[in-house]
Parts: sequence; C-alpha cells; structure tokens
Amino acid sequence: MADQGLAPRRAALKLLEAVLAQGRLLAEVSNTLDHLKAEDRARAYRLAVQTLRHLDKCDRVLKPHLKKNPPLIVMNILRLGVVEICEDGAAAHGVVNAGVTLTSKLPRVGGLKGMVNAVLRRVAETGPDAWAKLPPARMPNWLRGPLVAAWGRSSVEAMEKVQAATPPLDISLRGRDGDLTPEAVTLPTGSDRLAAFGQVSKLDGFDEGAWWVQDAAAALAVKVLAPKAGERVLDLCAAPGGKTMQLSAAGADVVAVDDNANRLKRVEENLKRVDLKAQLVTSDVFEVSADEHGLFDAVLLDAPCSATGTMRRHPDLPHAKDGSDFGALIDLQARMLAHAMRLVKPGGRLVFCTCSLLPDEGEVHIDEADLTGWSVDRAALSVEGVEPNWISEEGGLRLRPDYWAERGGMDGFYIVCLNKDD
Ligand SMILES: C[S@@+](CC[C@H](N)C(=O)[O-])C[C@H]1O[C@@H](n2cnc3c(N)ncnc32)[C@H](O)[C@@H]1O
Repeated sequence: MADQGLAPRRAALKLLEAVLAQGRLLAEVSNTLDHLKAEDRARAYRLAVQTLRHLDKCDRVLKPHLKKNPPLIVMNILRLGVVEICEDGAAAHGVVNAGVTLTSKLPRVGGLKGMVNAVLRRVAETGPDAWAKLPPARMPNWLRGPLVAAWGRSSVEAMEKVQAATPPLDISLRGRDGDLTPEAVTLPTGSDRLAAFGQVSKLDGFDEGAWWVQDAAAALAVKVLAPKAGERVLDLCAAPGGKTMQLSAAGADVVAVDDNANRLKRVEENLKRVDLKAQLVTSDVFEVSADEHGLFDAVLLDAPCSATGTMRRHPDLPHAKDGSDFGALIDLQARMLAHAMRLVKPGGRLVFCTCSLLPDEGEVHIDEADLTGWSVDRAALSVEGVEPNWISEEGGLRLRPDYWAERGGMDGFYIVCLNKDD
C-alpha cells in the first residue's frame, strides 16, 4: 500500500470516519473518492470495505497491544494496518511506514505516531497467527442480540462466517440463451454466479444487455410471483429495478413505482440497457390508487427495510446503523402492505418481500396482518431450487446468508405470496 502512495489510505480513512463516526453508509459517501484516479479509488473502497468486514477481528488483534483505545482516526489507521498485514499479507515495513506518516500529519494526535509504529510492528510479528486463529468478525451487539434470539447462536455464527468472505456476483440473464463468461455457474434457482470478477461493466454481455446484477435471493421474489405474459403487474418500491426487469422480461405489462426520482432514473437506464419496458411512475406508494391505475393481476411490494440481509455485500451497514430507525420502518411496511392489498384484483396475488433478517420485517407482518379475504399461497413457493427448510411456519420464504454457505451464501430475504379471494 505504502509503496503505491498514501492517497488511497487517506481516502479509506475518510470513508471509515463517515461510517463509524457519522453513521453514513458507504454508498452515500463514495463520491468523496471522485478526485482519485480509478485504481486508487478502487483500492480505497476495497480497504474500507475489508476493514468494516473484519472490524471486530481487527480490534481483537489490536487489543493486547493497546493500553486504551486511541482517538477514532488513529484507531482506524491501526485497523487499516491490521487488515493489510493480516488479511492482505502486505509487506509490514511499508504498512508501518504508511501508518506512521498518516498519523504524523494529523492535527493534535500526530504525537501518537510512536505508538502507531510500535503497535503495527508488534502486529507484524504476531498478528497474522492471531488473525488465522480468530473466529470471523462478530456483528455489533445491537444487531447480533435480536438475530441470536430469532435464529439461534450457531446460525448467527454461520452467517458471520459467510459475511467474512468477499461475496460472489450474482446475475439474472435476460433470456437463458444469453452469453455469459464461462466461469459463471448456474445456481439451483436459476441465477448465475461468478466467484471472482473485476469491473462489472467490462464483463461479457454487459454492453449487449444480456443480464443484470441481482442477488439470487432477491431474484426469488419475482419467481414466487410467477408473472405471466400480458398480466398487469404493479411493482411497488421498484428502484433500482432488478425486479422490474424480471417482470418485464417475463412479458408482463409493468407499472413500476418509486418515490425517489433519482433512483427511478436508474430503473429507466437499466431497462434501456437490457431493452425492456415498463411504465415508470414517480410516486409515494400511498398515492397510488385504483381510481387512477385500476386493479392489478399481481402486485409486488419490495418494501424499504433495514437491509440487514445484505450485510455480506454491505459490511458498512451494521456499523453505520444502530437500529433506532427500524421501528418506523416496520410500521411503514405494515401500512404499505395494507395499501398494496387494496390494489389487487379479486383472484389476484400479492408478493411482499424485504431484504431483512429480522422477523419483525417479515414473518411477523404476515402473522399480524388482517388477511380476511386472503390466503397465504404456500404453493407459490414451489420454485425450482427452493429447499423445503427455507419455508417458514406461516407460509413465507425465509432466506438467510448462511444458506448455500459453501457456494458463497445468499442475501437474507423474506418473501411471501398472498392470494386474494375471487
Ligand atoms: C428495497 S428498495 C427496492 C429494490 C427494488 N425493488 C429492486 O428490486 O431493485 C426500496 C425502494 O423503496 C423506495 N421507497 C421508499 N419509500 C417509498 C414510498 N413511500 N413510496 C415509494 N417508494 C418508496 C426507495 O426509494 C427504494 O428505491
């Protein structure tokens, strides 16, 4: 790292500060890297992601060498050093020098450069062995507690093991005849997976619009909905449009709604690239009325949620959040579900899903919803590749990062299909 300059490290520190001190998500602050050349940008982002992915493990390696934790900025310099030495196997002298130089230039805490030097030297001696013996990084307690209560300790440990690895890239093909790189393997549910990949837009078939990036778990929601050609389908909370593309590719007549105009623009761009169509509506879900749009054969509601199911791809999330906004999200999901149910034709169906690992954002909604005139459609879950133990008591699909662990896991998701009486 050091021999490639300090700029990417400095940028990685800024990203870590934004996540750990300001509670911002990496996606919200990645534009702070815009001034860097592409190679440094990628390196800075990767360093920040790796540090966040292994944060608890970094701290455990550092603990024996620290009398007390230094200020956050210095702690983050040490954490970056641990990741480079222990995870990346970088040459220690370069990492130590970089850590010392970065610390020495900091206002007020520059005097800690001697401590940084001593600690990183000790990490270079004993850190890699300690690193190899440590269990995967644990999630922060605010999230680990509820997940252990929901799924049990050993399941959470299995999730943490999957989340410790860089996740593969999942792809949905526009048609099965699409041309993809030969390294891709087809998963039991039909998504394609690449274990290693570089820049996504440089992969075979991207420019031709042969596929789009979509986690295999996320792709299951539309498979459960099973759209038929010509059906009118309402896609609520549609951006950035992975599910919109699936619906349109199946030949459905899609109305896609999102209240975020910028994100809906991405749906437009995505549809254009893959040469698919949908009617795009910038609107709050609660403003969508049967008077204006009629009733639909099927409605897909991919409600805003804690996104705790996506942590293996977004390891910043558990460190940026503290769960304080989840109550409001759970309430919003319940109200959205009730509204979406009003937009389904008699005899039609509704798929509700969230990329959350918390039962309060999934199973509990179905347990508590007023389902008069509706039934939970268990048969809809008979989708290729879905395993029986993924089906939950109330008839939804519970997907977890530790499923398919040997293949690289999957996003956590909850998906349920409800049928409206005729
Ligand atoms: C989980 S994401 C949807 C992902 C999308 N279905 C896909 O497959 O690519 C949730 C979306 O809900 C949108 N959203 C949040 N609150 C909304 C509201 N009240 N009305 C409409 N859209 C909303 C957000 O802008 C965000 O794009």
